[in-house]
Amino acid sequence: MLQYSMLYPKQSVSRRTVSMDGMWKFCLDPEGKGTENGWADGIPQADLIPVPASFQDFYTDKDTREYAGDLWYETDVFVPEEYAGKNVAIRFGCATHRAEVYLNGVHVASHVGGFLPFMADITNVARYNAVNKVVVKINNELSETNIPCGKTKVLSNGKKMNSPYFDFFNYSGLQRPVKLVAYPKEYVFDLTVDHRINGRDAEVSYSVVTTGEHPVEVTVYDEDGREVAVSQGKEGILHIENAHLWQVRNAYLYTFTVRIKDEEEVLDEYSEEIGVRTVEVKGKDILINGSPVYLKGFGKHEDSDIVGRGFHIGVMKRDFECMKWIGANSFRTSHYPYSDEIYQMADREGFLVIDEVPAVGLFESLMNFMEASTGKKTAFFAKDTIPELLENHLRAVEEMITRDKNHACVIAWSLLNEPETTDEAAVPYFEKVFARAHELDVQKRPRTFALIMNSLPDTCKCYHLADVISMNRYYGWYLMGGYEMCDAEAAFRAEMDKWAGKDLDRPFIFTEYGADTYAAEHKLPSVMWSQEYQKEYLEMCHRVFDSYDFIKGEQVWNFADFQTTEGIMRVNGNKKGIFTRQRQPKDAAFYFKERWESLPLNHKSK
Ligand SMILES: O=C(O)[C@H]1O[C@@H](Oc2ccc([N+](=O)[O-])cc2)[C@H](O)[C@@H](O)[C@@H]1O
Repeated sequence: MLQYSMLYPKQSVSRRTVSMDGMWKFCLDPEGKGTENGWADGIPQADLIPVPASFQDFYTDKDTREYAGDLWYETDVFVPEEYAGKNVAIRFGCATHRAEVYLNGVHVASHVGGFLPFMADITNVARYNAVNKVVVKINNELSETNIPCGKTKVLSNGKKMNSPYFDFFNYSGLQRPVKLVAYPKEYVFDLTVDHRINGRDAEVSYSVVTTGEHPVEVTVYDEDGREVAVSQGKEGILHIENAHLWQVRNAYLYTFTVRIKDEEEVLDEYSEEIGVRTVEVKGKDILINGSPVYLKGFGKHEDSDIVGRGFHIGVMKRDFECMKWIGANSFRTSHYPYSDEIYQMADREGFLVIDEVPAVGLFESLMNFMEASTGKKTAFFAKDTIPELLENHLRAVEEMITRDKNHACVIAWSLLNEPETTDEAAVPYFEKVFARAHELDVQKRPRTFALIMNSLPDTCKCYHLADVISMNRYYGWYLMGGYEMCDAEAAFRAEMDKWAGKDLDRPFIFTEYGADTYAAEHKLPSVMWSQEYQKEYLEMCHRVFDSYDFIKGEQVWNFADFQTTEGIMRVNGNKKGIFTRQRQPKDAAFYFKERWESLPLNHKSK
């Protein structure tokens, strides 16, 4: 079990949260000498920088933007007198990729992994009714022992440089909201729910973890605030009569309130909005509440102008409005778990989410992963970095599932993106990761991973572990693009015929397919990079998808153009967006709107 509660910070009769977002002091530490120079007590020569945000895109010099190493943040936080006697902590939405946290110079937390929240307990270190100094040391270097994978080079001028085994820019820093939280000594540490539909009724089995022995009561309220179920005890079943189920793009959220009680006194109260629904894979279908669904949507990124990977509430809203307009019903959180608030919104809007752990770049590749399509083998899973990588990977799986397990929107776990699967050494690694996810999730959601181009029916050693087979395919873009598209289609069909021949009795979805285009580029007849070519490419892919009954979803790469590492494979960013980085439609957006609005939810199932 994790050392800290992963429940999203909420206010209640017994809990307080205060936003610490704003301008923080900030400085780089290229010599890596901050710790020995006593920066834990306070950082020198600091600039001011917004939190939450990636630090990179504010500055106009390249050394800062490309910086690899330690970076330091500092702020003051006032801890009120009324918090004395409670538990007090600072909750970081994330710190990319690893962090050490100090309060008044005292070390209070360490965390590895850049895309999941953690708490620094400051109860015994905080000065009450006083201002406290918070210092965070972050390191953003990539390695093969942590996810996402890459390496850190040293240039001839002595400067370090990140070299990712993936294309998205290595944005980093305090990229998500930071909160001061206070909650009782005896508190609700965790809540887990699992749903069963019984005719018109629902049975929700729950379990609550608290830090004490007082009795627990769980009450369910409907959207009008009416009490519809109540149960006593840390474990039990809540019976909801005539349950209003959470449906795709038609959400309904009950409020589950957990109270720890001492007679009539409430010691702690925690509420969460939860949709009641089931998810399972049966034969070749993905079923929500027992009915088959066809996924229409995107692979996304947390990425926008100025704030980089920083959480921005306005960008989130715009993204959901664009996804609704175009007729999408799903997305994958490629290539890392997103900010908590995005899952809350997906719950509210009825979107289906494939939740992905940051296990990307598990394939050694140079030059912006150019070798990915060549069939080159790097024996990645035979390296001596693997034990430590696996440990970090498993912990990220645990943090992700613990954080996201109650979200109705989350219908599957994606446990890796485009790993090297052609080597037997991958198999035991995969087995451990897949087993862990199964053990942690009481809802037993389907598990998947995204298969890279060279993970083929006769070369991939790991697909048998996936409950849903997720394919990233670029026939007609990375392979046989342009006038060769007819051969690309034939090759694509030949691969799909081989999968069909395996008779796996499992759903397949496309988690990536796409072609780069510039929003203003038109050409008749088409050429690669023009809007016309993007559309022809997409039409070809859809012809293929529509020919196979076991293909149960299409998530195009990518929702929007996004920033990448520079290189000859990218023209200042990945331009496969259906929307621009500013979230305006390219021509293909109108094509998708037409297609997706006409495909029924149970497309290809009865
Ligand atoms: O390239 C893309 O646009 C996207 O594709 C995927 O990576 C690939 C890299 C090389 C090849 N290939 O050479 O065939 C195929 C795929 C990644 O999952 C994704 O993060 C990236 O943005």
